[in-house]
Amino acid sequence: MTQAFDYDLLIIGAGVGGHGAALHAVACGLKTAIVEGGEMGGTCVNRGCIPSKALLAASGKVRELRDAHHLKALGIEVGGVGFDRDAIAGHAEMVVTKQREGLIGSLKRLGVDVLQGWGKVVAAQKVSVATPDGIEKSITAKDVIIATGSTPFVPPGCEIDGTTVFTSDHAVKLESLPQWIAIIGSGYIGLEFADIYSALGSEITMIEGLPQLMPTFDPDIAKVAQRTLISPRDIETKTGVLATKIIPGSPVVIELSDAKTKELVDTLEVDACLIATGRVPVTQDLALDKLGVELQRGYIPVTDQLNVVKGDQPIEHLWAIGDATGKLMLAHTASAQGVAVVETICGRPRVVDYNSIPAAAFTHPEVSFVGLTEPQAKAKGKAEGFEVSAVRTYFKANAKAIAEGETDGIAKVIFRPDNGQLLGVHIFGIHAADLIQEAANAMVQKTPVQSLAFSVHTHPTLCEVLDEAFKRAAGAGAGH
Ligand SMILES: Cc1cc2nc3c(=O)[nH]c(=O)nc-3n(C[C@H](O)[C@H](O)[C@H](O)COP(=O)(O)OP(=O)(O)OC[C@H]3O[C@@H](n4cnc5c(N)ncnc54)[C@H](O)[C@@H]3O)c2cc1C
Ligand SMILES: NC(=O)c1ccc[n+]([C@@H]2O[C@H](COP(=O)([O-])OP(=O)(O)OC[C@H]3O[C@@H](n4cnc5c(N)ncnc54)[C@H](O)[C@@H]3O)[C@@H](O)[C@H]2O)c1
Repeated sequence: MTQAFDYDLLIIGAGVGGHGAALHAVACGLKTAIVEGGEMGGTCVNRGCIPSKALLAASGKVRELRDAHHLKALGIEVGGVGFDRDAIAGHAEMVVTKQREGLIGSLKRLGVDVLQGWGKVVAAQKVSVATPDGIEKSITAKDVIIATGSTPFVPPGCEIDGTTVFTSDHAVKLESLPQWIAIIGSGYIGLEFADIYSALGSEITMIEGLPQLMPTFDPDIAKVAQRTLISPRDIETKTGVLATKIIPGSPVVIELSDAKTKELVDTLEVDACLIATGRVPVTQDLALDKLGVELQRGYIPVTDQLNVVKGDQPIEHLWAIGDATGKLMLAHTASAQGVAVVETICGRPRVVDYNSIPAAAFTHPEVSFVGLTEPQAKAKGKAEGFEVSAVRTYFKANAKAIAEGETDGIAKVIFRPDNGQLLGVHIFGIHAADLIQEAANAMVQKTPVQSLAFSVHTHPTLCEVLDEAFKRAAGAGAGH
């Protein structure tokens, strides 16, 4: 290390991105510190992935055990199934605590210095930290990574009280089970919480500003998912309308306006409202404007190698990763970016291939994908002059899915027929979040469908749904 600096690497923000970067930096021999102003572990551990997946696990079991028709088909009868809301909330809290302690322990074991306080970027290689006891410390590092994450976006006119109107920050605590809840937004959070609340007996009205639900999913997948995740459940949907005013209380009053004309079209009175309308970066208090950095809708502008950009020039030694950069706001993106930056710092330049990063909604059943949707692939094909093909295979033809009695599902593989390149893979069905990994690995390694069609899959497994799709895509004949 150059003696002039306190550290080789200083990271602002101990979320999944900052943590991933710190672990890799230590493995690469860098003297590392991490600054955290809030709770160690950030969004994912405390208010995001972890508590929401614990709630989905418990509520999913309630749904399964209450599905007498499904159980009867397997020859099983159960009596009444009860649950304790407080205990389910306690389960989520326990998982959060374990994960957070694990994260803190790993940093300690590896010798990463944890500095409590809010960081500001004074210069590319200098950060000031306001500690809880009111002291302002100045720290220097050869390289600085900003990993300050994001927070829920609340649309203008919508008011939050944390009990009747709330965001996912409160919802993950499951402090109540409203009889009728409006969920604003049908993205990841809206869908996952619709799964939780509907399993635990709440009636739901889901409001989406765009013309269709789940607007970021491949349209075929969104259609099939809606047939299972929305239509048969106690979920009413309203699309093409924006929540323009939300007043907390009993009842909660919600004004809905036409997304195009902006005219008021409906007023709802419900017991509670979850606002799940996206997230905004936490970047305002970093003093980046003093360095001449212009935030883009709050996000930190970065180069492909994740250097912070001033004007159109990268700032040497200053990097940004994770939700604060606004690129695929997922936990594994944040840590992959952290690892890439550390590699680049260590003289092995690395960029993240966003197109091969998989994503999943952990509903019952799950939705997952990697790469482009069919409309996106077709637009790319048109622009670049190549044909696009798609094949579909179904869980109802898969032996393992039939044995499980879980046959609602589809896999869709979008590819180039001229060279077999995968463009996108989309799965809806049981364990879709695990199944997508094979496709993500193939995308990153650029394995064509002709080769994938020859890779041997265990029988009988759900993986054979993709196996069959790859074989069809390669024109090698369906099935076995
Ligand atoms: C309900 C919910 C469920 C989710 N589920 C999933 C999922 O299943 N899978 C998935 O991949 N992603 C999921 N996500 C997204 C995931 O949580 C985020 O993409 C991820 O947490 C981003 O990590 P990060 O390190 O960029 O930021 P964060 O996790 O937000 O961490 C940033 C940290 O920086 C700290 N900080 C901010 N400013 C400063 C400062 N100036 N000084 C010091 N510290 C500062 C904050 O206190 C925070 O701890 C979910 C999100 C939500 C809300
Ligand atoms: N399983 C996962 O990986 C997972 C789970 C939860 C959250 N996340 C991450 O958290 C981020 C935030 O999730 P999210 O679901 O809040 O955002 P999102 O961007 O996925 O969905 C928000 C939805 O709200 C709609 N909307 C926005 N304003 C509206 C309004 N006023 N009225 C009606 N509809 C409106 C948008 O059209 C959009 O469909 C996501 O980007 C995702 O990356 C990931």
